[in-house]
Amino acid sequence: MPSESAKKRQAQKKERERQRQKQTSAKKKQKAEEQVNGASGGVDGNECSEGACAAAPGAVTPSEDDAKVKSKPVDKKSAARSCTGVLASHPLSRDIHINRLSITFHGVELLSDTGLELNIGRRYGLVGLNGSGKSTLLDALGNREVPIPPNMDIFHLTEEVAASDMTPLQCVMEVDEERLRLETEAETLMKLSGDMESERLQDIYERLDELDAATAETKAARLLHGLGFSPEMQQRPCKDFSGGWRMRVSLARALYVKPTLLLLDEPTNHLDLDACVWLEEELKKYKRILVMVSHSQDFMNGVCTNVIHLHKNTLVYYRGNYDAYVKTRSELEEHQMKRYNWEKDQMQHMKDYIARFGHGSAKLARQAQSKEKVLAKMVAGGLAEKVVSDKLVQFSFPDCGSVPPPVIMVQNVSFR
Ligand SMILES: Nc1ncnc2c1ncn2[C@@H]1O[C@H](COP(=O)(O)OP(=O)(O)OP(=O)(O)O)[C@@H](O)[C@H]1O
Repeated sequence: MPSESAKKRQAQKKERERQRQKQTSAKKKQKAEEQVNGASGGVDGNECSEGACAAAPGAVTPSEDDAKVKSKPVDKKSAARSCTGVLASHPLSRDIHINRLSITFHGVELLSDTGLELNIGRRYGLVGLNGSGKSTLLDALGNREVPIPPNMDIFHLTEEVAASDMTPLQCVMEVDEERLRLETEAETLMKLSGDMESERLQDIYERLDELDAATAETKAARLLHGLGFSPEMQQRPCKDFSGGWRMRVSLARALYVKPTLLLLDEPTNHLDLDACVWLEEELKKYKRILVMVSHSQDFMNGVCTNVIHLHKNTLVYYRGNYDAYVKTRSELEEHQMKRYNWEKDQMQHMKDYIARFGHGSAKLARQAQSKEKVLAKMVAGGLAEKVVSDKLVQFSFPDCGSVPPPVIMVQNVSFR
């Protein structure tokens, strides 16, 4: 039996949901009226750059989402990609499980009939050889080219915010869009499941509380400060900043939005050491799903709870951070190599025996036949593959000698 306080809490939640639904309908009505009157300007030049917006698509009802996908211009990269897979997790779950995932890019198969498993609360480091397809996988996820439920919100950090007149603070605080999206999603979930207690609904309510306008500015300013923006810089127009700094604004937006699935490709690329340290601490606390590619092993060690290794067109999962992955992988490979050598010796031994005694006396021939059966069984049961070390490329740079000063001289140069 639920306690009195639990009943009270539930009643409060229901009331809150009713209020929200009312507000959402009112907002939608207003928006529709504005569109009829031609008052809605749509996306102007001051909005976030296209990549980031497209990568954080509104997680709305399936039909609205479909419409968005259809109206989204197909970029060259996604046109060159082909993805197939089957959603195995429940559409309302906060985990993503996709079976038989295959991705082809420019006719080359990067993933072949593999499984993608992303669970809520985990922070995955995606590793693999250069060119194995890590960025392509993130792009495919960010573009929803794989069957991710439409109610799952995704932010894929792809581009810096536009060089507009908006300040970094304003860019980060564009929260109304998210609030409206979450309210619509809550409404959809209620219609689909009718379960007020569903995990996703609770998550949405928490997020809506977090988006409280009274504290929005403080939160946005905290994120920007962590990424190196002084209070004065936070008030300057974005067009005054270089691409690298505008990328930091994009990163702050991603952290502000806190999507269910956050995709980051080399997030430390534009950061100095202080900002890297701050970001590591921030991502360590990320409670939803993070999938990140990073060349920095230290950073991955600090942030990741799991590692996904893109290896031979499949995704292999490891628990723990980067160091744990290296250790476990090396132990597994050592074991695999031992098994490979043992099987190779056994098979050679049996083959020799069969060749030598297969046509001998009846007794020896019978033994040879029995060895043949064992051999066939071993092959049918699957043999251990030989471990092949990752391809390493080594560069050597010849000594160029010393260059007499001045190496470089810059005079009367300004930077905007
Ligand atoms: N424009 C293109 N035309 C043909 N093949 C391409 C093109 N762009 C990328 N590729 C190939 O697609 C594959 C996957 O590239 P992707 O960038 O996803 O790999 P990655 O694992 O992220 O690599 P890195 O670690 O170097 O960033 C690579 O083998 C690459 O050579």
